[in-house]
Amino acid sequence: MSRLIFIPKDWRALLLMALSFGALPFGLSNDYFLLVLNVMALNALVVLGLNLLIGSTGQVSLGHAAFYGLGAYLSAIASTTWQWPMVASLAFCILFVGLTSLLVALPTLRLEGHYLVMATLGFNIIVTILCNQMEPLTGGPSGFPGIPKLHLGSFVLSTDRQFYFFIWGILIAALALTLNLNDSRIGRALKAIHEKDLTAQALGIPTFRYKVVTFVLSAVYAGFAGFCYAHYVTFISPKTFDIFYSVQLVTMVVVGGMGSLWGGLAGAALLTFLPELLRHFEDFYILAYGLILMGVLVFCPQGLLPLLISFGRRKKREASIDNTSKGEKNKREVFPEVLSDIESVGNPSISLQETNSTLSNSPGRPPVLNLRDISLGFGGLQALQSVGMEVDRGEIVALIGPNGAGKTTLLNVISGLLKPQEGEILLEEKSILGLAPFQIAARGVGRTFQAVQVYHQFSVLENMLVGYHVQGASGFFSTYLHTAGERREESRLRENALSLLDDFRMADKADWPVQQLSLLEQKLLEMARALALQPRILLMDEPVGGLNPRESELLVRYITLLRKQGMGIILVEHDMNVVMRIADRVVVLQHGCRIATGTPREVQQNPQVIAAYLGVKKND
Ligand SMILES: Nc1ncnc2c1ncn2[C@@H]1O[C@H](COP(=O)(O)OP(=O)(O)OP(=O)(O)O)[C@@H](O)[C@H]1O
Repeated sequence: MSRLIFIPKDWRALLLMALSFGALPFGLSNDYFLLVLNVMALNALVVLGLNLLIGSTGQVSLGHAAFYGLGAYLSAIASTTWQWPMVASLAFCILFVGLTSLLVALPTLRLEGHYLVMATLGFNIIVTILCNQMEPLTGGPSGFPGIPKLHLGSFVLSTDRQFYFFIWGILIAALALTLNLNDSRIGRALKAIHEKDLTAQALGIPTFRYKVVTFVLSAVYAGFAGFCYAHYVTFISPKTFDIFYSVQLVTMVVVGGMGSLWGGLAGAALLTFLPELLRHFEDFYILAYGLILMGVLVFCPQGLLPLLISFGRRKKREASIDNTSKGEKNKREVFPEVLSDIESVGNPSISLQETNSTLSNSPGRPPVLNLRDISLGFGGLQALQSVGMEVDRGEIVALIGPNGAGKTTLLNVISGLLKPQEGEILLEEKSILGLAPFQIAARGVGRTFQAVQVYHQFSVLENMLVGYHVQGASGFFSTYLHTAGERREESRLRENALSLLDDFRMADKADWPVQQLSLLEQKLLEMARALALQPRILLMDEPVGGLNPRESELLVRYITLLRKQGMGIILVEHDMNVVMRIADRVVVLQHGCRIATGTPREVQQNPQVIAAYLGVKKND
């Protein structure tokens, strides 16, 4: 079923939901419950979009009530005052809400921290004030009455029951689309941005663009829900769309479970029904409501549904561990052949999924990377001063120097995470200076980090697939629809990722949570993930740090193998044995200046280096 266009992987749960909610009205004697269920579906629609924003990209908005209100007021004005047809009113409010959210997102999402929260909070207040003040247009505090019921031609959704089937149908369709998005290359990228924004950028993901699009999409969900609300209740007032509703929406996401679309729906259901259930507490209702919310937030901050799911999974895991014989306990030893006998690893092979000609180093070819006079200061501290270096194809250039010499800063400059004040960076003779990190990564600069940057929310394979993001082309629209092209692309990326994992002898661990990997395996995974970008050059920041000699021997084998295949590598490393053994050239930095360059032997004998860094007497 999930192979069909539009049908998500969770289609069984969706079908169950459709059948249950389809049958529900037939068992209800009281139309009041239908009203509550309709409000619940409207809330759930807004929460679905908001969860995409908060749960996936980690951006919190306290302005979604304003988008809901905008949708309601714009359609009310267009269809009542201006007498526009229903479809034109809908198109108008979607366009207006989309553009307004873009104007809110563009300046604020560039800033780090809580600017989006502040900006959306301010936006919500402005919209509420405007709705109150623009009385001739909005009806002011007394509200806007006489909005027509939803209709298409002569068919009018006049009863609660009719609206119920309409809104729940819309909600289930929206859920299917959003599940498709969530379970795709784009969905993975959004979650990757949330967990580690800079790593996502270094893996070629256009984080800013994705955050903006997600914000606009989530605002459109709210605007559409507002449109439906206005034509359902036929009377709206500014009170409904004030800041408290925004807070309530965020609470629904948090209580249900950030990032879990099903959890968000559960949160919307709970917080819509809770006030109804607590009504007989009368004056103590708010107190009981607050206590329940606080309890959920304190005792299960990950949200109710994820808590239940992880509880279920833990029980399942415990059962399967019990079933596993004790003799097999140590079966998941890391690279057992490495730990028992490094020689038995043999010669690992990596298929770079790239033609040899692009990486081969024919004589006379320009260096793959050329840094010229790079200077960068942090306030009063000059971290890099006129540093220049070149890296050829099939060459390992080690970048060494004492702590604080500027090595990581230089890698950050190359990958675009820091902008130098002076200098030029050429990748295969083309300047990459000033490009965003994701553009530099997509042009072929791979990167591993000093502290391993794997995604803890993802499995091993999913981590690889984040690396393969740049190899895909499907956008928001095709992933929403789960088109045939998108499915083909996803299975191609999966195949490639598995094959690369196999080169690193981790294909059998593809489904493992990444936390279960050893440090060596995590480092290999990070390296494999960087190779998924099909890089021209690989920047490695202290790859063997924290590994024991046998583990670092294996990692070194992979590094030298990449050199053999023609890749240029910059290796920042404190382990001098590794540097002296595998580097073709060494560049030495001290206080941000290049103090020496040459072969390992030359550098070892350089008195300036000995004095500045190695601290040992010249002995050969
Ligand atoms: N974002 C930053 N803001 C201010 N100062 C910084 C920043 N990043 C690095 N520095 C400073 O720049 C200098 C170079 O730091 P860098 O991390 O590049 O050194 P390194 O050679 O990689 O050191 P190590 O071997 O310890 O990792 C240090 O003095 C560091 O404190």
